[in-house]
Amino acid sequence: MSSKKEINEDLVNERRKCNFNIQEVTHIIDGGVENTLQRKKIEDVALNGGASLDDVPEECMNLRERYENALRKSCVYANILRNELLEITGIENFGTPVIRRTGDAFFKDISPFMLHLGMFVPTIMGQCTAEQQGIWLPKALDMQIIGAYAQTELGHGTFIRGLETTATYDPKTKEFILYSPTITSYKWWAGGLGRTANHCIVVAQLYTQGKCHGVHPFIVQIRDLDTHMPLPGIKVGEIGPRMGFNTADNGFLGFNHFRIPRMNMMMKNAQVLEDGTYVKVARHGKLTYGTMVFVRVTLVNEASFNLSKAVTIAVRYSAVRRQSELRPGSAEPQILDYPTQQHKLFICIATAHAFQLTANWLWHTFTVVQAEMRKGNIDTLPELHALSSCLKAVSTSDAAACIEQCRFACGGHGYMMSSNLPYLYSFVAATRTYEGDYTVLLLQTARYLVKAWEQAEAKKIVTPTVAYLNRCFDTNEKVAWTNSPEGIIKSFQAIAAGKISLCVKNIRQRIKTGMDYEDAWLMTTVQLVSAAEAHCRSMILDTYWNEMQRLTKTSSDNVKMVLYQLTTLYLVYWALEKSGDLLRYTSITEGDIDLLQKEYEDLLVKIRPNAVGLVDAFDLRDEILRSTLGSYDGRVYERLMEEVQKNPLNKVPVDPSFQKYLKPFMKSKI
Ligand SMILES: CCCCCCCCCCCCCCCCCCCCCCCC(=O)SCCNC(=O)CCNC(=O)[C@H](O)C(C)(C)COP(=O)(O)OP(=O)(O)OC[C@H]1O[C@@H](n2cnc3c(N)ncnc32)[C@H](O)[C@@H]1OP(=O)(O)O
Ligand SMILES: Cc1cc2nc3c(=O)[nH]c(=O)nc-3n(C[C@H](O)[C@H](O)[C@H](O)COP(=O)(O)OP(=O)(O)OC[C@H]3O[C@@H](n4cnc5c(N)ncnc54)[C@H](O)[C@@H]3O)c2cc1C
Repeated sequence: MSSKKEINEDLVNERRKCNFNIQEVTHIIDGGVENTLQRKKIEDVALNGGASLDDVPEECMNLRERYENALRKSCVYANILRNELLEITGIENFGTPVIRRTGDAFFKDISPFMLHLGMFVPTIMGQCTAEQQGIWLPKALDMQIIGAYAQTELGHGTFIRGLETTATYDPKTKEFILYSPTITSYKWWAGGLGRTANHCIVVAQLYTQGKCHGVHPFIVQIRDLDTHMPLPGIKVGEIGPRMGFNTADNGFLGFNHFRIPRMNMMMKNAQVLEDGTYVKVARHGKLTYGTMVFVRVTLVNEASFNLSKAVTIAVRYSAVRRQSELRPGSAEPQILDYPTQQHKLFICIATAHAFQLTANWLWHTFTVVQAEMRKGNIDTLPELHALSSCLKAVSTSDAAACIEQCRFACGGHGYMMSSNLPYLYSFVAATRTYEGDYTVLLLQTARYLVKAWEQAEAKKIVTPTVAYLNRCFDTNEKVAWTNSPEGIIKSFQAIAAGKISLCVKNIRQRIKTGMDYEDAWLMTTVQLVSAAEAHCRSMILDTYWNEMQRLTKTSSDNVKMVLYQLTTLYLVYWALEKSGDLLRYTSITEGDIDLLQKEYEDLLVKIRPNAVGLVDAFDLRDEILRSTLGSYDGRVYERLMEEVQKNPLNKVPVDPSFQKYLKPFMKSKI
């Protein structure tokens, strides 16, 4: 066992073996040297300013203590955020992922302020007029008011048009009356709403002049700013323990004819005039869904970041952990030496890279579409919606599966809360559901793909991300298989095109048998989800490969080599995973698949010596990793033992419940 200050010997050896410049890879992941410097500066300020780590682990506290502790730390952190961090980034970049990530040094679970910063503020920015922003934005950024985003109801989350809360305009008093007509209309799930928020954005059916105009967002004060008491007409509380997010303060909310001023309707996209006249301002009916698109875009980044944490923990642990013997009497190998362990973990490193580069590309696309919309051009919005929907769905789903795999890779110790893997899993598992469930979002993308297919069929120009449909439509035969990165990408495009084509064919056939379009669509949805997933995978493969080529153009040879190996591993992994689809839509043979398998296993061997270097390159500070298994120094067993001392159950040698229950119970049988 190493002494306190030492780094575990196995990790020292691993770092010695690493043959590439780790910092160079960090710069690539961060998007350039400047970004790395900025990130480090932000981390120094955020964490040295007093990262309030807990004396007692969060998971050892009861519900109330956990909430209070989370709120205490949120206030400390928010002070650093508003007093110091925003000065570095500029207020316009308050949502930068780099800032968000420093929050993880404070919270193992979630801050009750998360939704204030992640959705309340962005909705004010995106859905309010300039005048309204002038009223609420400074207060919200300064956290003089604290908000939540209350859209989902007990009865409806996915189907926004089915929300039941009403906002009825009363021209006499120039107010909206908010009302929850049924139990199912109660707002449910909003983060920060249960105990913390004094304001929230409420999405409700707008009624004026006797007519319903569909769902619109309103800004509503729900608690007194001084006493924090719920205002008359408001029923609010916490929804109860859940799989994760236990300090996120998710709440319920009901309205009993609660009145708000007319100007509290967020009026950028639609307005109600004083006399009650409804005026549509936006040229696209779904711009009220804008905050969701923004959050879906940021969630791809979240998927990558959380996966990079999980795989850093699992790879370092696998270098330290020794188990079994390869030959009788030989020393126990590091578990990282088992190819099955490498198979579990290296794909996770590659996936984190793939999602990071895709997230950067998606963010860029988002900002371009936003700029176009500011000029009045909304033509690119449907493509952004289709893209953000499928990328959010697939990245969160894959990241959750990979994090769970990292936990499997850590055996029993991975099951400990102190490994941080259960927290990471429950956080990312939720991202698959919230902000639009996996299946539902893939079906949104499928809608777009079916239309794009019909355009390709009619020889009309299709948008760039589906341009491959034109080519595949023309060839209309199995794509010739070539085993190269470009060949694999082309084959995945052929799979996507083939699946979309089949969906269109099946919908048409079903309509011919007498079904209406809705039923034909419904009966085809299993295939439509699969087609949208295939399209998404082809895009991720394409983006990862091309972006990595571009970003490593001037890199040193060894960096180029290791990143090439990792990118190829990702492409080959997915080719093997989808070999059934390849057999169906390309000319690949069983022999080609055997060759791919061999290539995959060779890549595991090549990547093995650089594995620890690759996770070090994520450059995740121990304060942010918060794991007994994953720290930079690899003092796994010492940290597990130290954690035991913090457990309140171990504070006394005999638990008081022994006298109360166990002893009487043992004696009672005599
Ligand atoms: C102090 C400590 C803090 C520590 C951190 C500090 C850091 C500081 C910085 C923080 C910032 C960074 C934060 C990052 C992390 C963020 C975490 C946030 C946590 C979030 C928690 C969860 C929140 C929620 O879940 S909110 C609720 C979300 N709800 C949903 O997503 C519902 C899903 N449903 C839908 O979106 C719709 O109902 C839908 C799309 C399924 C169907 O809609 P609808 O029925 O109206 O349409 P359709 O009839 O199906 O289609 C018609 C038509 O419209 C098109 N369309 C649909 N949606 C959109 C859209 N959004 N945009 C554009 N177009 C759209 C659709 O394609 C159709 O088009 P056609 O042409 O007709 O085919
Ligand atoms: C941790 C967490 C935090 C959250 N925070 C917030 C918040 O701050 N604010 C807020 O407003 N909401 C929040 N939510 C709610 C979240 O947005 C919804 O749970 C989510 O949108 C899914 O909706 P639902 O729960 O109604 O699921 P449902 O729609 O009931 O889905 C159940 C199942 O039915 C399937 N299904 C539903 N509709 C269709 C369809 N049309 N076609 C095929 N299958 C379908 C889904 O795929 C799913 O498998 C949060 C949720 C969680 C878990």
